[in-house]
Amino acid sequence: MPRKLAAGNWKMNGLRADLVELKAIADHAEGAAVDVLICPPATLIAACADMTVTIGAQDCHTAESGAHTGDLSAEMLADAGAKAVITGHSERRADHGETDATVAEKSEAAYRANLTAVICIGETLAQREDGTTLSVIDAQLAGSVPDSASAANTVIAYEPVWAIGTGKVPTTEQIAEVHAHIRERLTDRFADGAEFSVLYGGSVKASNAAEIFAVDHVDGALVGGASLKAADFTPIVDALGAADR
Ligand SMILES: O=C[C@H](O)COP(=O)(O)O
Repeated sequence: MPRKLAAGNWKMNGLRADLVELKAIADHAEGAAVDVLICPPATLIAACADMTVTIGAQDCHTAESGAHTGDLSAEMLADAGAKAVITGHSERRADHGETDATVAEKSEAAYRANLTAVICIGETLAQREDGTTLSVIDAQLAGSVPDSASAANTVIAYEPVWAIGTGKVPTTEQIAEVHAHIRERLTDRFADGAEFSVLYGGSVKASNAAEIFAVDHVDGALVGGASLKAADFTPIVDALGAADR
C-alpha cells in the first residue's frame, strides 16, 4: 500500500517570521496518522530542519557543485536538512523552460544526494480541452521519471496546470481517470509501481480534501496556497488521515 503523504509547497513565500506557522504544522505532524512534508523556500530549510516534520526543497540543480551562480545542488539542500525535493513543478517548467529530460536529470541528482524526488506532471488547460491529457501524462512520466526511480525514492504529483492557484478543481471522475492511468503506467514499468505514492495537487483546500482523498489511487496531496497557514493545512492532514483507503 502506498504511503499517505500530505505535502506543502510554500513556493516563493515565507520569511523567518513565518516559521511560527511551520512550527505549528510540525507540532501537528508529530501526532498525525500520515507523513507530512513541507517545502519552504530554501532560505528557511536550515532553520526548520530540526522540527518534527519532514522538510523538502522546491528545486535543485543537476550538478553536485560548480560554476552555476544562484543555483543549489541536491547535496547542498541535503546538507541544510532537506529530505526531499520537488522536481518538474509546472511553474519551473513554464518559468525556466525545464524539459522532461531536465526533470529526469534533477530527479537523479536528488537520488544521488539521498533525497526523495517529488516529480510533478500535469496537463495544461489547452491539452485538457483538446483531449490529450493522458498522452501528455504518458510523455511526462516516460521523460521525467528516471529508470532508477522506485517507490522508496520517488513520489509522483499529478497537478493539472489549470487547477493550480485558480480555485478550479477537476471532477473526481477526472482525477480518478488520471490517477488510475498513472498507476497503470507505474506498475507496467516498475516492479514496485503499486507502491509509489501518487499525490493530487491543484487548489486543494480543507473544504474539498476529503472528497479528493476518497478517490482511488490518490495517496495524498501537494498543496500550495493552503499550506502556508497551519489553520488551513492541518485539516487537510487530518482529512488524509481519515480517508478510508
Ligand atoms: O505545488 C503545489 C501546487 O502547485 C498547488 O498549488 P495550489 O494549492 O496553490 O493550487
